[in-house]
Amino acid sequence: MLTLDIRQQLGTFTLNTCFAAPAGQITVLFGRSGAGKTSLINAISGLSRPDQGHITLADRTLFCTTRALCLPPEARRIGYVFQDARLFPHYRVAGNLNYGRPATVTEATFTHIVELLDIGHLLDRYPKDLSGGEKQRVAIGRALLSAPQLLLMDEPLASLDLPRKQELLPYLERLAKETDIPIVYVTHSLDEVLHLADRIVLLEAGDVIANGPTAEVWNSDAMRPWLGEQAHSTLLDAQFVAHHPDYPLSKLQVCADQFLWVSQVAATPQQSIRIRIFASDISLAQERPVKSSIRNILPVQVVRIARTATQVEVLLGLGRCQLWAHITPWAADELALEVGMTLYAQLKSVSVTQEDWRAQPLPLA
Ligand SMILES: Nc1ncnc2c1ncn2[C@@H]1O[C@H](COP(=O)(O)OP(=O)(O)OP(=O)(O)O)[C@@H](O)[C@H]1O
Repeated sequence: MLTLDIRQQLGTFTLNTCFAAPAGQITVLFGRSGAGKTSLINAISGLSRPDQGHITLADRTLFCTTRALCLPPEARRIGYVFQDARLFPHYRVAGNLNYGRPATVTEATFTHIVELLDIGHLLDRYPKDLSGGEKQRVAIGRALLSAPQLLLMDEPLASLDLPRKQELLPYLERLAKETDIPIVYVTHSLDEVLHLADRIVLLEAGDVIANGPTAEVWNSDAMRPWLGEQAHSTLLDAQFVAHHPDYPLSKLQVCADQFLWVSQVAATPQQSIRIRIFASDISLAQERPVKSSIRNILPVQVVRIARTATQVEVLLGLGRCQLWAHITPWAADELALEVGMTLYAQLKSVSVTQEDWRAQPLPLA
């Protein structure tokens, strides 16, 4: 676990952040340009020194003003992956991977990491003969083989084109499932947040304005400016229940006691799955529709109503969860929409964004 509570003045900018990043999870630092993400990474890594506070990693204090303690970067046991892979051009891939690898990292761990990142066939090549995505996989391998207690990833996909990004995402997903150290990941991409984040720390002008499990932060008002009208959606954590015996559909349990049918997913019973429901994919009815083509019809309560120039945004209570729906002002008037009323929500489609299960942690030393 990484825990920090720091304050740092940088010119007129004040960084004032407090959060924890648990082991075995990806904590995404998200925020506009200038929100303080790089300043925060610099403070964690020891490249800059906060004015006040503490930073603790596992059972080690990295920084503490009351104890006048500030470990230098090289003593912090942090692995880094940056936008550009920063490989040593004169070393082959194997040489790059072994650079900074302590003697405690066994051959079995080396082989495991090489397999995890699928770079075994690249070991004899020089960096100039690798694609952008391959270089990043080697950079991630090198960071992991330094036996870090924390992995800091600063926009690791930002310099790649879309196909290379898509190529690398599954490796990062696998990495998150198989390591047992905290991963702090800086990105501007909502897509990366959806696929990779276990937790989001949302920064604005140096302050943490939201911090928690991905679905909780994603569904909060603080995230709303990033989603706009098109991407406005609700994330729900669901459990796989069963496949339909006759049709290619899977049944998921959400919000404690509700069930949803989605296109068939590869999952095992009780496996956790993150699903995304777009606000524009929900329609509302006063009575339970009969003989509808739509498979998911759920009883909901109206919690909040917000009218914009073009649509009505309705926050719905569903068991222990909440869902956003967008309908037209005309439909809202016809339904005589009021807070507290019970309606039926029809979900036209549900997308699965992340299989959130965890395999055995990867031994790092
Ligand atoms: N040493 C410094 N002196 C003065 N101001 C600084 C210093 N370092 C950072 N800042 C300011 O702090 C603010 C936060 O910068 P930072 O680079 O941390 O933001 P960011 O969220 O990483 O942005 P981006 O997404 O564009 O990389 C900016 O306004 C920047 O100009």
